[in-house]
Order: sequence, then C-alpha cells, then structure tokens
Amino acid sequence: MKSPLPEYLKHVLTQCKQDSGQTAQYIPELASANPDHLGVALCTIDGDMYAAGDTEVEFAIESISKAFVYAIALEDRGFDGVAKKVGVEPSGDPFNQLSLDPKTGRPDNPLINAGAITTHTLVNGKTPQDRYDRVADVLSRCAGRKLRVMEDVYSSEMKTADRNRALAYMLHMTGIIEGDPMAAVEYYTRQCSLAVTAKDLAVMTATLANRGRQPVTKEQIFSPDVMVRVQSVMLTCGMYDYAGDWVTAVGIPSKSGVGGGIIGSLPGQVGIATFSPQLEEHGNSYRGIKIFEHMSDKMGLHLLKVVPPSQSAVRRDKTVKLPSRPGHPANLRVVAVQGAVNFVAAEHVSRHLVSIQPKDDVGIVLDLRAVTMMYDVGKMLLADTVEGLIADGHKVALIDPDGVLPKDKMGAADRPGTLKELLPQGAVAGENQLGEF
Ligand SMILES: NC(=O)CC[C@H](N)C(=O)O
Repeated sequence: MKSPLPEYLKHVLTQCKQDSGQTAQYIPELASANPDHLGVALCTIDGDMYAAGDTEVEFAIESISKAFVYAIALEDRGFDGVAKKVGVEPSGDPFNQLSLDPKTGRPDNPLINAGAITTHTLVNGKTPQDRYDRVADVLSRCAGRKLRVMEDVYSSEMKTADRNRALAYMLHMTGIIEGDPMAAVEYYTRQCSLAVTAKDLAVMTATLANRGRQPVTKEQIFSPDVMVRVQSVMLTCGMYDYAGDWVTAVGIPSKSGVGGGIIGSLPGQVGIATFSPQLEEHGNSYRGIKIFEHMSDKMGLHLLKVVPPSQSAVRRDKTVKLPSRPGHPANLRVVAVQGAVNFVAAEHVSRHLVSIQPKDDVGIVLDLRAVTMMYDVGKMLLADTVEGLIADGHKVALIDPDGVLPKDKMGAADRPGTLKELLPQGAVAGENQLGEF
C-alpha cells in the first residue's frame, strides 16, 4: 500500500494550474524561465517527503533565502544586535522599496530587499566572501545537499541591480550597513542566485517548522527561539504588500521569491514548498498562492484553526475506593495527563487537581506517562499545584518515568516509595498496572 498523499497533491496541482501572470521581467534570465513548471512538495518534521509535479527542477531561491539569512544573523548577532539594524514591521510596500523607519533609519523588516541586504552584512565572517560562504553553507545544511549558484541568474541580476545598489548606498550612508556596499549587493545577489528545487525548499522549511532541527540529518541548525522570530516575521511580512490577504486566507508563515518559489512553515507540523514562475503583481507566484490557499482550506492548515489541547489534556480522572487501612486514605484519585502540556492544557489539569479538598479522604496519583511534550509553563503550574496539594496534607504520587516535571520541586511526590505507600499491599505489582484503575 502506498501513501495516498502524492495522489492528493497531484489533484491539488490540477485544481490550481490555470495560467496567470508573468515570469520575473526585471531579471532577464528569470524572464526566460519555463512558465509551465508547476510543483508542490511537503516535508513533515519527521522528515517524510511527499511531492507532485516539477519538484526536482532547479530554480533560483531569490527572496526565500532572506528568511534563512535573517535566522543566521540572529544566531550570529543576537536579537538585540539585529534589532539595532532591522525592524520587524510589515512595510506594506513592494519588496524593492526603500522602506526605512523615519526615526531610526532601519529597514522595516528583514524580508524586503533593504532589510535583507542588511542582514546579509550581519552574518559572521571577516570578509564579504567569508560571510557569503557561511550563508551558502548553512542553507546547504538546511537542504541536506550542497547548493550551487546559478551563474547565469547571478550575472543577469547584477546587470539590473541598480535599485539594490542604490538601497545599499543609502543604508551605508545612514550607518546601517558597514563595509563596502557594493560587495554587500554582490554577495546578497549570489545568495539569491542559489539553485534549489521544491523538494530542497520543503526540507529547508521543515527545519524552520521543526524548531531549527533539520528533520532528515537531525542537525540542530538554529535555536528554537530564533525560529519563533523568523516565523513571526514570515507571517507578517513574508508576502510583502500581499501579507494581510495571505494571513487571512492561508494563515501560514511564508516567504516568496521571484524565481517562482513559495515556502510555508507550519510550526511543529510541516514545511511546504511550491514552484511556478508565473508571478502576480506583488512578485509572488500566482499558482503558488492558489496551491497554498487550496491546501490551507482543504487540509485545515491555517495557524489559527487549532483544536484546543485543554479538551484532551486529562485522559482519565477516576476515583477508586481503596480497602480500608488505618492511617491510609479511603480513596485513590488517579489523574492521567496526555499530549502536549501548554498553558491551557496545564490549567485544565491543575483545575482537576485543585478541586480536591483537604477534607477529601483521597491519595492522589498524577500519571504523566502519556505526556508528549511539557512546556515550561506546564512544568511550573503542575509543580506548584502538586506542592499545594502536599501542603494541604494530601499524599501525592507521581508516575513520571521520563522526568517531565522538575525533580527538585516535587519533594515527597517523586519518591519511588510514595506510590507503594499509597496503595494497599498487592494492589499494584508495577506502574503499568495502574492502568487498571
Ligand atoms: N522578491 C524577490 O525574490 C527579489 C529578490 C531579488 N534578488 C531582488 O533583490 O530583487
């Protein structure tokens, strides 16, 4: 049996293949791209790839590189170091506009050309060549293969890069970029000329979605906090002056490039990439937009369409009568938690536990074996709740073989003997049998 997903993706392509728009006219080499190419690839955070159409055809990454180079700059200079030079505000302007903050002189965001030329100069390296080498190396590691420059695209784009040169001189004049502004444009353009396929982009994007860990090679390339920053800016600025429509209709942090690619990163789930070089008036791939709209709608991918985790955080809450033993509680309350415990899920579990009154004659078992991810806020809230129960005079036992709650805060609850103490002799041979309650 084969996965039905590739067939599904093929169907999406047939739904979205009506022609519209033009290849990028301002870069001769891109203007002559094959307008019929059409592909979609999807890579899960486990590294499973599904693809349909032209997903192994190379094209220039162009502005999609900006999201990754912003991530490198954040790693190399820290959040504050980058924030001094580039903002995070949607400009609402076309990508090649000189959108600078009137007070600080910073480019509005790192995904317009002015911001991206700036972030390129913030990458670590002694010389412009070193900086570029680092960019090419990190992007290649994200793709899982060495990416090459499309020299024809590069030289073609350099012939028509006057606007970017003007931006770079302006940025140099105001002290936003240091060093030779022409070298910045040259190497920024090389960065934009890196050749990728839709499959490369899907796995690169899954790295963003997977908290910075490349899902196939398993290399931790970026830190999770940097990924939050990058995807936030992708959500608000990734589609330039189309960003508001995009968030509304698609709701996936994204980035487009005039080579015809669009990437979409759904945090914790999947990286998606589309390829079709026919561009609409904002410079985004026309058919790429259609594919994203279609998939977001039919597959429920909009970031704001979430199932509240609180509704399923408590897998079981049961009170069991214990045989009477002097000095022991009459009942056992077993609260079993499952899934990812974020704030709302932890609040839900905590609410179950705090409903237990000091006068209730119960011992409490908090079973955390089915927790798949414990957020810091979950750790804090549940640890404090357990402490409070103990302070109320309850005996609490924790079943936490993976240590999802901080040991130091758990006191008596985490002593292996506590569970045995709570249960009558012979009631439980091992932790697993607690499931019977
Ligand atoms: N939107 C884009 O993809 C533009 C990138 C292109 N290299 C430029 O600087 O104009």
